[in-house]
Amino acid sequence: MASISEWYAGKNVLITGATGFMGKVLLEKLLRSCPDVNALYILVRPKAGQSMSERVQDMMKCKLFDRVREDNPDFHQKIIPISSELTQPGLAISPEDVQTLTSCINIVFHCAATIRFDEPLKHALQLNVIATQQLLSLAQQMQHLQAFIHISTAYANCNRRHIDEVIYPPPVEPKKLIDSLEWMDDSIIRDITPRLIGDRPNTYTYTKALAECVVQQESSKLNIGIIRPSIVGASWQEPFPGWIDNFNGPSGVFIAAGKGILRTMRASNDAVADLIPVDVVINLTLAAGWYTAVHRPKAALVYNCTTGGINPFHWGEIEHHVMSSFKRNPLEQAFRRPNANITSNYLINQYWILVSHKFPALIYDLFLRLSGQKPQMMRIFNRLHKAIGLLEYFSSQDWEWNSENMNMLMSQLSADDRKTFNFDVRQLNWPEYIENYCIGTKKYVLNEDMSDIPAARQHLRKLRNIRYTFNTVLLVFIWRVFIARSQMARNIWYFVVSLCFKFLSYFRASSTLTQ
Ligand SMILES: CCCCCCCCCCCCCCCCCCCC(=O)SCCNC(=O)CCNC(=O)[C@H](O)C(C)(C)COP(=O)(O)OP(=O)(O)OC[C@H]1O[C@@H](n2cnc3c(N)ncnc32)[C@H](O)[C@@H]1OP(=O)(O)O
Ligand SMILES: NC(=O)C1=CN([C@@H]2O[C@H](COP(=O)(O)OP(=O)(O)OC[C@H]3O[C@@H](n4cnc5c(N)ncnc54)[C@H](OP(=O)(O)O)[C@@H]3O)[C@@H](O)[C@H]2O)C=CC1
Repeated sequence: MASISEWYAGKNVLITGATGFMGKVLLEKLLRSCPDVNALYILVRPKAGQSMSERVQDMMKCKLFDRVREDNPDFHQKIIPISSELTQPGLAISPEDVQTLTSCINIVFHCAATIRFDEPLKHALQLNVIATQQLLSLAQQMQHLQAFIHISTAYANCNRRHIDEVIYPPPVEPKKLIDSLEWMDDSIIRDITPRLIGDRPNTYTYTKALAECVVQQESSKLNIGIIRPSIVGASWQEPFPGWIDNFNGPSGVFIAAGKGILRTMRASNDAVADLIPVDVVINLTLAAGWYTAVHRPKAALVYNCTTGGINPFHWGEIEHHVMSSFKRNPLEQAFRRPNANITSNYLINQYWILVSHKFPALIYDLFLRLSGQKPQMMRIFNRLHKAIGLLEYFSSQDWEWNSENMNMLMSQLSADDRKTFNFDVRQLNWPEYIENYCIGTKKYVLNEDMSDIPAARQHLRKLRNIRYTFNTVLLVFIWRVFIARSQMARNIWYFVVSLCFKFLSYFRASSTLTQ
């Protein structure tokens, strides 16, 4: 049987969401490990004042593509951008482009989605469900289509504790919801959203569950595979360790902790942190594409792409490794020395928010005001609290995913394919991965130079000295205001000091006796 890269040779691939985090890694891996692929058609929209072509040009300059560029400087010739806005009727693809796609595409990877947790329901439905439906209709017109791979999320069914590799009944029939939301105005939709999403935490997981149902409805007409990654993190090995380009999920938390801004967060120390490296997800996705096309399973196969059941690691361990990594490789211009703790206790967390977030923010803003600058720290903390508030649902509990199809797929791969498209997370060394992840956030998200680390360390030493000075001043102030002015406070103070002396002399005496 042909190897995976031999199967992709000569194929025309369609990718949605290719400008996103996972789409880019998919594009890169296809170009690097399947160099004989014929063409990669990518659906792209103009954005932020940039045309479609400008965006694609920019993307190809990204460091992620360095290895591909080395192997084949003309790799861009294989990438064919197609203008498309997924929220528009017909995905806003021109009739000529529809003609091209329907006549040549062999495999579709549908990665595009809105992954925001606070997305208004109508928009999340439009992009995650209706666009998926429209893409499936387009796929049905493709004359040479061999597989359709849909990227879902392991949390689509996070209202369950144990999640099998099956498509669960949807919370509501997608068509009924689409029809009802069409005539409702935004304020009514906002009011009924909590009732609709029920025991799911946000519109993202809700609409991703509906999308799976929409995909299943087409599964008798197409060869379909559904990939359900858990929390996708920086790359493990490919194209190089630690590649990451966004603040989503844990990355923003790591950065905020590394900058010394985030000091406390609600998370359970013992809960499994189901992170999965992006290159693992992409290797599995490409292998699933090959398997779906070659073996044509009767029903859509779902692949839970998770680590918890195979090589578990916990939030408490993540906290420890993130903190020690940022102490070794500090971020530039940290607000305070990195020292974040997680707790599952609501009240303890609120106490630390007050003492370690709001109080320093107030003082810093006061300092900014006094020096004629605009206060900003309180605003930053308010945004941070909103963001981590949305993540706490996922860091405070754990889930069990069955990953039999991932194991089955691995068993179908040749020894060479298992190396080239490695998704065996048993080999993942977590401390090393977390170290590379933290360095990756520094280098690729914050664009900081590793050669500035000595200066960053010096800055942390300066912060430590400021803290010692501040604590001393605070102590003297408390002494002056409370102790020196009130007889009762003085008495209590002398009582505490004499008690300490008594204890000290007792221990000194008992240690002399035992010698
Ligand atoms: C204590 C330290 C030790 C650590 C141990 C404990 C760690 C616990 C971590 C727990 C993580 C759990 C993660 C679970 C996620 C599982 C969910 C399932 C996985 C998926 O299927 S999808 C991927 C997950 N999706 C997300 O993460 C999206 C979440 N983000 C949002 O919904 C919105 O961005 C948010 C947070 C509501 C903010 O919206 P808004 O205020 O409108 O801001 P923007 O998004 O427009 O961003 C503006 C600007 O800020 C940057 N940004 C965004 N988030 C952060 C951040 N957290 N920190 C810093 N900066 C951030 C963003 O890039 C924008 O920058 P620009 O330069 O582009 O303007
Ligand atoms: N990141 C994670 O932790 C996880 C992600 N997933 C799933 O993986 C997939 C990819 O996620 P990820 O790469 O992280 O997400 P990103 O937000 O990085 O990328 C989303 C992609 O979708 C495109 N897109 C969004 N809206 C539109 C639109 N209206 N028209 C055209 N394109 C649009 C974006 O294009 P543009 O650049 O123009 O905005 C971008 O290319 C998603 O399906 C997500 O649900 C699953 C589990 C975890």
